[in-house]
Amino acid sequence: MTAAIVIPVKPFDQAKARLAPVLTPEEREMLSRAFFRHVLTLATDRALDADVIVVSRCEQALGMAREAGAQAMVEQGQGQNEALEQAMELANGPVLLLSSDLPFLAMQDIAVMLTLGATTDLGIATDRAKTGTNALFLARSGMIRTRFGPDSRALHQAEAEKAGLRWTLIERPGLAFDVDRPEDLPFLHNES
Ligand SMILES: Nc1nc2c(ncn2[C@@H]2O[C@H](COP(=O)(O)OP(=O)(O)OP(=O)(O)O)[C@@H](O)[C@H]2O)c(=O)[nH]1
Ligand SMILES: O=C(O)[C@H](O)COP(=O)(O)O
Repeated sequence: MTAAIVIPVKPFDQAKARLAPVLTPEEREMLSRAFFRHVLTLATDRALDADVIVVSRCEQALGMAREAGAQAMVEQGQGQNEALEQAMELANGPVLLLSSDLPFLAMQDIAVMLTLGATTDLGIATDRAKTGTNALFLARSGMIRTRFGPDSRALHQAEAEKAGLRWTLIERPGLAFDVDRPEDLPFLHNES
């Protein structure tokens, strides 16, 4: 069954709030847009053969999604988890929930996540601190409640265990490196 990739996108002019001490609003907006463009380009590559759903209340992000051939879903609720729940209602097979702020994400990272269904129910791709979740694979859409936010890696594991599901922790640099705090920015500079 064709997998769905869901990308939640916070409005570009509100995202990356934690970088406010070091970047101007214009810089944060540009960065968020560039990160999303990168993730969207990879996710919509025909080689992956996935249905891509972008869920956002940001008109610009939804327009970019449509242009790339993805489905643009207008977010009704508030926040990342509600947006993901809304989008998952459209899918009934395997689904990959993918953050939009992964500058080093590669095709292979997405491909690996999409094959997890052969061996596990839930694939939790954690961040560098190993406390967060930057991508979450579910063998069946909606099989757990998503718990994105602080300590989401442990919370996703707990949700899987509560439901008697198998889970696998994924640690890959392209999926682990998100940009949240000012101390993340030098890495971006060094690698680009
Ligand atoms: N649709 C939607 N996506 C969100 C929302 N909040 C966060 N996201 C997305 O969820 C993923 C992880 O978000 P965060 O790491 O919290 O990033 P952020 O919100 O840009 O950063 P901060 O503003 O500093 O918290 C990214 O893809 C965001 O675009 C939201 O309210 N709605
Ligand atoms: O790790 C997570 O669950 C998401 O990236 C959002 O969490 P954060 O807002 O703490 O980065």
